[in-house]
Amino acid sequence: MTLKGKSYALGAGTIINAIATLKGSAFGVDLKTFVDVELSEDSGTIHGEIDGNPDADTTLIERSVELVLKHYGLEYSGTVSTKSEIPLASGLKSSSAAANATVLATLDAIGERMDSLDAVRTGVQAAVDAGVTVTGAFDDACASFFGGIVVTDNENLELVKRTECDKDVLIFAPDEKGFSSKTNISRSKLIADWIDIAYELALDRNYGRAMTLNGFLYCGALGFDTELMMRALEVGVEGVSLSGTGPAFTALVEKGKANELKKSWENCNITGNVIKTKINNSGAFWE
Ligand SMILES: Nc1ncnc2c1ncn2[C@@H]1O[C@H](COP(=O)(O)OP(=O)(O)OP(=O)(O)O)[C@@H](O)[C@H]1O
Ligand SMILES: O=C(O)C1=C[C@@H](O)[C@@H](O)[C@H](O)C1
Repeated sequence: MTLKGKSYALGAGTIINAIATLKGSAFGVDLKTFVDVELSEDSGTIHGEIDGNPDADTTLIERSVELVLKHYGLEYSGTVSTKSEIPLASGLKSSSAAANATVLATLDAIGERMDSLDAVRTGVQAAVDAGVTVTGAFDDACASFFGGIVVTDNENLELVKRTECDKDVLIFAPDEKGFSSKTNISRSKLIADWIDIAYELALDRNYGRAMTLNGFLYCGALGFDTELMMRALEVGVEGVSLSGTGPAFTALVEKGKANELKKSWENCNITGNVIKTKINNSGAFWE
């Protein structure tokens, strides 16, 4: 008999990148990764496929299925396939969305339900095992799973705060990729004292100011141009940042006010796509 399960989880944007201090903050966006899992009740391997990306590494999604099966003492073979609206390896948490949705689709296939935070932690463990993360990216994983804005302690895998927020989100996704596992960790740690200030702002719900401070600091540490951030400030946006380890940038914009920034970003001479979306406060899908 074939067991089938499906799910989706969200992409996300950064308020605080946790690599400097192991404390982070992120928001879920309305871009999704959809996952289908098919399992046979015989021991064997799990084979992953990424739609439109035949050369991408499937270790993360295969490991996510394996960890869920291991938790329930099951030894099945099968396939896991993903289809995504989130640009891969851009800083928009494609890995967190793939891991979360795979954990949930596997639970759906085997007819089990796990505590939400345990499901998130399983995806984080899969990301650590697959070598796609520096801190485990629990902040990104919570934003991708629960939606809204989250503040987290990545070291202790604790969700410190979650807030719902009705804002539009503008994304600038350059054509090139930037894998988190290849980021400059020692440079990121040099800005820790100032990232602590941004984290305090996020704890006080000053998300826009926290995000912009994070953006200037990480652009400095990792050598990214701040032109896209300055263009956002020029049109009155409060919250704009390099997302994760880049190269994408995201801006939090008041509802209906995204067009001015969209025009400005489209007219700058950096090649990439401008995507208009919004904060998703509903989170991942599971039945
Ligand atoms: N749709 C997907 N299906 C399966 N695996 C994926 C998918 N998207 C990303 N991954 C896995 O995640 C890896 C990219 O992880 P990485 O953390 O570098 O990107 P990101 O999550 O988009 O960036 P960031 O953590 O800075 O937001 C890919 O190499 C692949 O292994
Ligand atoms: O790999 C990691 O641990 C991280 C990567 C980026 O997305 C960061 O934004 C996140 O806070 C931590």
